[in-house]
Amino acid sequence: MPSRSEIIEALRAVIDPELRRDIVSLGMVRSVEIAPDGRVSVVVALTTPGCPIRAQFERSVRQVVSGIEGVASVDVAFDVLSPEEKQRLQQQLGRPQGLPDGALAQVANVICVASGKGGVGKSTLTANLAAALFAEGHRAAALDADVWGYSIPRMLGVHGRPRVSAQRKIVPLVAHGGIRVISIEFFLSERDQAITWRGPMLHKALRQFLEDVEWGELDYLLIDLPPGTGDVSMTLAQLLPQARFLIVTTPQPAAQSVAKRAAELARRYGLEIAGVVENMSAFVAPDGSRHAIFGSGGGEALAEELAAPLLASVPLQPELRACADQGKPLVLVDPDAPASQAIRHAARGLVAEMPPAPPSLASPARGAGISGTPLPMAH
Ligand SMILES: Nc1ncnc2c1ncn2[C@@H]1O[C@H](COP(=O)(O)OP(=O)(O)OP(=O)(O)O)[C@@H](O)[C@H]1O
Repeated sequence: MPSRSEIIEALRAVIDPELRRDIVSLGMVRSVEIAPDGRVSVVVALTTPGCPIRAQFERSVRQVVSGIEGVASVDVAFDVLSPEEKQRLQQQLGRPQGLPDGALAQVANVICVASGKGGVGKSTLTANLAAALFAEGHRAAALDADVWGYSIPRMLGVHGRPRVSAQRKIVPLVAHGGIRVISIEFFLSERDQAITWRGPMLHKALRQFLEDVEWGELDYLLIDLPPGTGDVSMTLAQLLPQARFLIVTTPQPAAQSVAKRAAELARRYGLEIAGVVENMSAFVAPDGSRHAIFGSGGGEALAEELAAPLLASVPLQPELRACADQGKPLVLVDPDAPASQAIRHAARGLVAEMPPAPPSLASPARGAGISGTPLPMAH
């Protein structure tokens, strides 16, 4: 007959994908019972009753326990952590001020787009990636958290003031037929009013963007972080234990150490790096000649150092800027342009790594499919 300690030891291999720790050290194993004939029953306590990753837990528990000698069968049941247990868990994880349960329950994937310094094209990529994901049929949204340099509304061509729903939630504005957008710009009294928010006020605004916005069902929520590793990025990394970071860098090898800081911030909060995108790679002139204006190799070197995939190298292309200035992402205007192809490739890499919500959550607000040449799936 297997022993209880053997089973507990095996359960340490079951990792909560959101909290990124094993269920034993998280205190989520509520009980283990072993019958004389080798039948084992395990009860796992989850953070929320409707935990979308329940099936994954069940599979993993079954798998690790059934591998123990003497186990005849495995029963897995679920319970929910009590408010006190949850509070203890949040303290243990150093996240005393997390979002309330279910704040982003209908958002399958959160991607924070980060860079070590400004001007590397982080906002351009956020806007175009959201558009590429939407055009590929996914429900995508962009949250502009670059509070001092907000540019997502301009790049997606959407301005105005969001309305408040009957449930007293802020309704995102919609760009290009379905990309949901929230930006600090929508809440300012004048378009170019300088933002002087700091500390607690900023923290409150960011919480509100996540908690009080009716994001609805989403496959991808892309968050444009401010450059660097300041207050906003830290607050969001703390509030979003499920988020992954996408690091944007330029090709010059010297940019690598700066870009790495954004990755270090993610890792400090236990968040995974979804990948690296190199932007402003070699410009290809109309005569076909390549001009590596910002050098080359930086993206690859950073990806290697972070052990994360290089999702794309996006070339310098004047049309990418021109379209962004007109509020029309290049990926929608000209999906076959070299920069569009690279961004679409990055989008597909993200989809391969972070699948959209299962079709049972499907709603009509999906993109209609991109009309450009199909791209091969990223690895
Ligand atoms: N691959 C590219 N080719 C041509 N222009 C680009 C490319 N990527 C970005 N740009 C342009 O470079 C400028 C800076 O880009 P963007 O505003 O996206 O950078 P950022 O990293 O978000 O900057 P910050 O966060 O400091 O505001 C913009 O005018 C943008 O249109």
